[in-house]
Amino acid sequence: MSEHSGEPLLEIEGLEKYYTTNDGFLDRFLGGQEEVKAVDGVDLEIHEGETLGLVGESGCGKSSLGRSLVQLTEPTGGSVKYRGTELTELSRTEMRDMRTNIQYIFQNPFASLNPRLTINDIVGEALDVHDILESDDADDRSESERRNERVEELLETVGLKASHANRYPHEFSGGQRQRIGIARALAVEPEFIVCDEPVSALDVSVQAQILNLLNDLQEEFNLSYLFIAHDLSVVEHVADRIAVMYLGNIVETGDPEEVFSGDSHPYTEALLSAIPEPDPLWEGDRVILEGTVPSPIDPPSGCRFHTRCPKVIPPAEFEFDQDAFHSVFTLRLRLADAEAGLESVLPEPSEAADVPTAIRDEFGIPQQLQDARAEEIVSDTLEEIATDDVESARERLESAFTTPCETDRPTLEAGEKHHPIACHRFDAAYADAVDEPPDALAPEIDR
Ligand SMILES: Nc1ncnc2c1ncn2[C@@H]1O[C@H](COP(=O)(O)OP(=O)(O)OP(=O)(O)O)[C@@H](O)[C@H]1O
Repeated sequence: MSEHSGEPLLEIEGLEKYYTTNDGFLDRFLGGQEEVKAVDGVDLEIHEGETLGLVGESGCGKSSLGRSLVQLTEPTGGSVKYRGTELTELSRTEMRDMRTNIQYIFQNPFASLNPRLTINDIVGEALDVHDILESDDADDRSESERRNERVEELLETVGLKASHANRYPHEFSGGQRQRIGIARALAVEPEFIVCDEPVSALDVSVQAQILNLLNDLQEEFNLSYLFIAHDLSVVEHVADRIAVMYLGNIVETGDPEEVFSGDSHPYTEALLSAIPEPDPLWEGDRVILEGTVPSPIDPPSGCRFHTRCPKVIPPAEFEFDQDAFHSVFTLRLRLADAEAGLESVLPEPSEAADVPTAIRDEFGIPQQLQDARAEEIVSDTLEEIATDDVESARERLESAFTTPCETDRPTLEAGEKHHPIACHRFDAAYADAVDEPPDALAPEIDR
């Protein structure tokens, strides 16, 4: 576990990776290009000897972040400093030299090893490329002898046998192949390794062995890791600090205890809920996350999570309880989804006694809202839906119920009593609008 004093090993500021889709000539000609904002302004620090766990659902941008911070793919903006050296400004040759410090372990141990090369060639290649084997006058062995010996030593370091050097990748199991990938990364004696979902392609029984190996290697060689996973339960066992990513942004950072047992970002709570047997440390509400990550081509305004957030903040001018507002807001979003049409809000005809009642049941909107004005707007809207006037219903809900979560972008900031969380619920400016403020904002007297 690292002490966070002194300069960080890696310092990332405003990192961006935008991909351009439809790169063909015709698309450019017809203006059909679109930008995928996979990483959109990320600030992070990684300290020496530390494991930073990066989590988020598939498609949130984790690999794009990992790859662009080690320059495997060129970032489109921002800065990455490694021991003070700006990596984004290095030439190819300079970056190649830098790779003796920085390595990457890939998710898929089946695809990342060349099937035509022996293990000796695969691991030894890294030694050749970087000219790692220094000549030593006192050593009278040939270079190839020293190279073979070093490969065998590396294989033993990762729990394989020296005799495996002459075999081919297909002769190994998934776990063994990942060990080979790790040996290849270690060959250049790096200080920092991005481990990109290193165990998610492996059998559960093998996962723990690889995690233990990475842990042991970290201690032995004082390695620092960025450990990418979509599953918080994996990260929990290896990370000294956790960063949670959603749609190109980091929404929370903290040590595991803060993230698991304290107040968290609603997205983190949802990820924690998804763990089959939630951690005993975890005391949050069970949150069911609906839908999938929206497209990074046109991400939601304000807080990017607001379209799926069960704790989306009600507008200050109404007396809404949290769940009732979330239900009304979900109806609003469903209506706004032009493609979805009326079918997506109307319940099955057989169940529909009368349309407004059935829609309330379907979306969990109380039959009578607490706030009289809100109730009037919602019942008028439901009548409009019943008479097929969807456009007007859509406009009515949109103009009446706006959440600060869609208009203001939250920033990733620590408060007096909480670790960095990018959510308005942790912002004192919105404390009045939040039904049950997080502990960090609750008045002391209420405890
Ligand atoms: N080369 C590319 N060109 C265009 N879009 C891309 C490219 N690579 C990734 N993307 C898009 O960028 C977004 C982020 O992808 P990325 O692979 O970084 O996410 P991830 O969180 O690592 O997901 P996964 O765990 O599935 O790999 C996705 O919407 C993905 O479709």
